[in-house]
This record gives sequence, C-alpha cells and structure tokens, in this order.
Amino acid sequence: QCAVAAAKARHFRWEVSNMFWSPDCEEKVLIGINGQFPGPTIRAKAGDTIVVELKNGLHTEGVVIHWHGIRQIGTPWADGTASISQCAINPEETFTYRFVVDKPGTYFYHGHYGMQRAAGLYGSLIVDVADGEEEPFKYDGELNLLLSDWYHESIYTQMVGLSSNPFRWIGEPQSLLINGRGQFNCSLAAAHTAGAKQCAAGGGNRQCAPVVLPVLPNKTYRLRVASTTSLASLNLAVGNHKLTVVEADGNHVEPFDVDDIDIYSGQSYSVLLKADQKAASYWISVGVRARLPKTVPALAILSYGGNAAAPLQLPAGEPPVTPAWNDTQRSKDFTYRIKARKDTNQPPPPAADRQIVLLNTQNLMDGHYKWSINNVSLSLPATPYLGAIHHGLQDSAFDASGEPPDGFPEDYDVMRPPANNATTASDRVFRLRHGSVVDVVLQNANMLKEEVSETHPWHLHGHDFWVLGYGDGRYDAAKHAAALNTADPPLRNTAVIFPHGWTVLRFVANNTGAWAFHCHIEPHLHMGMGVVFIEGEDKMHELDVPKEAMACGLVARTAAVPLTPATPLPPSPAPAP
Ligand SMILES: O=C1O[C@H]([C@@H](O)CO)C(O)=C1O
Repeated sequence: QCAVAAAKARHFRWEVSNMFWSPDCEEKVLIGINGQFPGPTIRAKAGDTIVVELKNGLHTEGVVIHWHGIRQIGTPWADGTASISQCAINPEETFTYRFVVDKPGTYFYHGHYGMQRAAGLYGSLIVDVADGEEEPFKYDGELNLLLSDWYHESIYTQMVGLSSNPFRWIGEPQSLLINGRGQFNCSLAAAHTAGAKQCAAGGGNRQCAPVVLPVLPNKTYRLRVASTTSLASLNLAVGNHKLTVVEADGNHVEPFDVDDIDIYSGQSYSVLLKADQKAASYWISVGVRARLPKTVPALAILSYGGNAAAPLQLPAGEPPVTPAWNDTQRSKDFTYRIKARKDTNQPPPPAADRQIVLLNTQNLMDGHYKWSINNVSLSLPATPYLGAIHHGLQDSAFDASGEPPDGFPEDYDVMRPPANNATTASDRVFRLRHGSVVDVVLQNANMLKEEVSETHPWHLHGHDFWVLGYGDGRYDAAKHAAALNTADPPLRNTAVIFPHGWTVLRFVANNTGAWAFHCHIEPHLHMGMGVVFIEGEDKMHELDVPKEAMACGLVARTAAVPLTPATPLPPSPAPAP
C-alpha cells in the first residue's frame, strides 16, 4: 500500500532573473533563479510529478527551461525547447511545467532559448529510486558536481559574433566552474603554483569560493557529475583516488574502474569513490579535453573529516593533471568501455525500420559560418512545431513539403573540407512513424579548415538511445553494421562523435512529440547544428497541451478563435440513497 501511495507532486515556485554575480571572482551579469546561481537543485523520487511554476523576471526577453534527460512521456509540451515544444514565456508571465520523473538518475535542467544556458541558466535535477527500490550498487553518501564553463563576454555579444560576417568565434571560456564556482584571477597563474592554491581558497569571496566536498574515512561516496558546458569537453580526476563508473545519463552501466572520467556537454555520470586515503584533503581537477585549452583546470577539494564548516585544509602537493587535450585515443578508450549493466540490461530491438545518416559539416552560407547536417542548417520557425501540428497548421507554420535529406552523396569525402559551401537553412523535420525503430548514423567530417575535425556531443530529447558503436572514418554499413553492439550497448541521451569518426545510435520512436536532436555545444546549436524529429504526428491533436504553452506565432492567432472544445462530461448524478 505504501509503495503505491509514495509517488508525490513536488512543487517549486521559481523566478528567473538577471543578476550580478561573480562566478569566477569577476563580477558579471548572469541568469539566476530565485537569486541563486546555479539554480536550485531539484531532488525527487522516481515516479514523482515535478511542478515548476516558472515566472520570467527577465526584463526584455523570453525564457524556457529544458529538463535534460527527462523523457517527458505523455507531456511533450513540457520539454522546454523554444520553437519546438513551446513558445518562450514572456517577461512577467508565469508558465507551469508539470511532468513525471519516471527514472532514477543524475540529470540537470537548463535554458533552451537562444544561448541562455551559457548565461548561467541551469541547475541539478536528481532523481532517487522510488521507495522500496534499491540501486544495484552500495554507497554511504553522495556528492554532487555540476560542471560548466564561463565566458566574460555576454551571450548577446557571443550571438552577434556568431551570426556576423566576418564571423567572430566565441573562443575558449575564461573559466571552468564547479557548482557555479571558479577562480579566474587564479587561473592567470598556473593552477598548481602556490599563489593559485591560495587563490583557490576563494580570496574571501563567497560566490567564487572553491567547492569543498566533505567525506568520512573509509566510506564510499557516489559522486554525481553532470556537464552543462557551453563549449568545453572536460575530464575530472580526484588526486590519489580511483573512480568506479556506475551510471551514465540516468542509466546503469557495467561498473569499471578508472583514474579519471571524460565528460562531454550534456552528459552525466555517477562514479563511486572510496575515501580510503590518509591525508586531510585532496585536489579534484577538472580540465579541458578535445580542444586546445586556453582555460586552466578548475579545482575543488575533497576534505576528510566530514565537517564542511571546519577550517579549510588545502591539500598538500599538486592537483592531479588531467590527460592531454589531444590524446583522443584515451578518450575513445574510456568511451568505448561504457556498456549496459549486465543485471539490469534491456537490449535494443534487433533491427531498425529506418536509418537516418547525418553528416556534420561546418559550412558557409552567404559568407556566414553555419553548421549543417547533410548540407542543411537548422533554422527554427516562429510557431513551435508541437503547437503547429496540434492545431493542424503544418503547411503554413513550417516547410512541411518534405523532409530534410537523410543521407549524403556517395562520393563525399569526409576527410576534406566541404567542396560545396552553399549550405541552405531550413525548418524541415523528420517524421517518424510511431513505434518505429530508428537508427541514426552520426558522421563527422572535416571543418572548413584543412585536417581539422572537432568533437560533438549529440543530445536527443524525449528519449534515451542505445549507442551501438563508434568508429573512425566513414561509416560503411557493409563493413561496419555486423560489428555493431546489439548485446549490451549503453542507453544514454548524449553521445559523442569523435573527430573524423562516426557513432551509431538506435531508439524507438514511441513518444508522441516534437523532439530536438542536436549538438549540445551551445554556439554550434545556435549555428544550426541540429535536426527535429516529429513522432506520432497523427496523435498530436489528442495531446492536452496547455494553451499558455502556445500563445505565439500562428497558434496564437488560432487561439483567439477557440478550437471546438471537447464537451465536458456532466457531473455524475448523486447515487440514490
Ligand atoms: O564553430 C566553430 O568555429 C570555430 C572555428 O572553426 C572557426 O573560427 C570553432 O573552433 C568552432 O567550433
């Protein structure tokens, strides 16, 4: 009886606003929630309903919040993606998100309108197992690390640069943040100099004081690590401690031991750490991977003694050095080791109904830098797809005359810069048959620069997918399909493509909605690096979409002429005495 009654609604009343803050000891303006940065942590149990009444307290711009990793089964309008699942919430308006967190795991939430995530609009979302359930691994305590990167330039300056001709790239971040805290001034010195260590004590500024994680000797801790960086791929290492990886993106993985973990934007991990060392404290380093770093590592402190209020003992010795940014083989070795946990594994369907190949290229469009998928750069429509289809307005709200290309020419050389730079922008969508099994081949390619290909973490909304395999060069089904892993592939919501490489994913298109699938690097998405999947188009008119979610574009106009509302059922007559 108790187990059934346990699921509950958890209410949050939030106001988003701009505020002065010093995340890396330099004062800037960022986007916070209820006066906090990062935003408040949501903690719930699997099966709970989360209700967030979100007031937009920004002065002149809309806002939405995406609940990253939550599948929104039956509530696609609560996915929080502007132009896709809802209209941006206007200043002074309040919108209520209501959704079920169906699966335990380490998640986070963030803005999904323009580049608001990079302005600091994010926080942790942690879902514990339901009452009476247990994780398949044991630990005594938990530590939470939300990783991000931080730019001193405002997101407006960044966005204007990205869309200008000539192009102005945002460059590398000024600081890396752990739970919203970094130390820019210290990072001017090498992170391991004595001065930096002093600086790492925070210089008395509460907002940029380093994170101290209290542990008790011989206890085992679950470190929850999530990355919501705008650009940086990261590596996390804890001095003198091994880590055992047990969870990735809200799914169990077969445990394996490592010295450090790579984590790409949009991903999360749980790692177990045994506090089995002798000193009073140890450094935790978070460093940049996959791009030539111009940002020094962020530092936090693992403090034995268990009392966060005790005077801080800076660790003796050097912080651990995270692996070289360009040791791609090491990143591949780590990533390829991630497999579904044996005793909780649910293997994927053995075959797909449809394969979509997505070629990732950097292109020029009328002199503007774009990222395109099969030579098409995503441009979002004024009317959210979900609302447009719900109202039967496909033909006028976006280009519904066809799908974007689902492959690229046989003779295209993924190792050379694109010969044809005439990319086009489009708001076309892929329409997936409800319940069909879809394979996506993400194909990386050369940039406009010779010999360069970058790492991209792709994130799917509304689903987890199985990662069936990775490889180098061009994916060739005849050569590679047989070797894909359909036995114990990990379930994830964000998977990386390595430079000049490919990654194959499989998912079941059984969640009615409009779902973004995109590179989680904020400037890359802004430059068009994504696609949209429409699932259950024929069922979308049945959805109970709150009217306030759709008060913009063509749907705002139809809302003035109300749809024929379903006649409410009359109240049941009182039973005869
Ligand atoms: O999108 C990008 O643009 C720059 C560079 O390619 C052009 O300056 C870069 O490193 C990206 O990831």
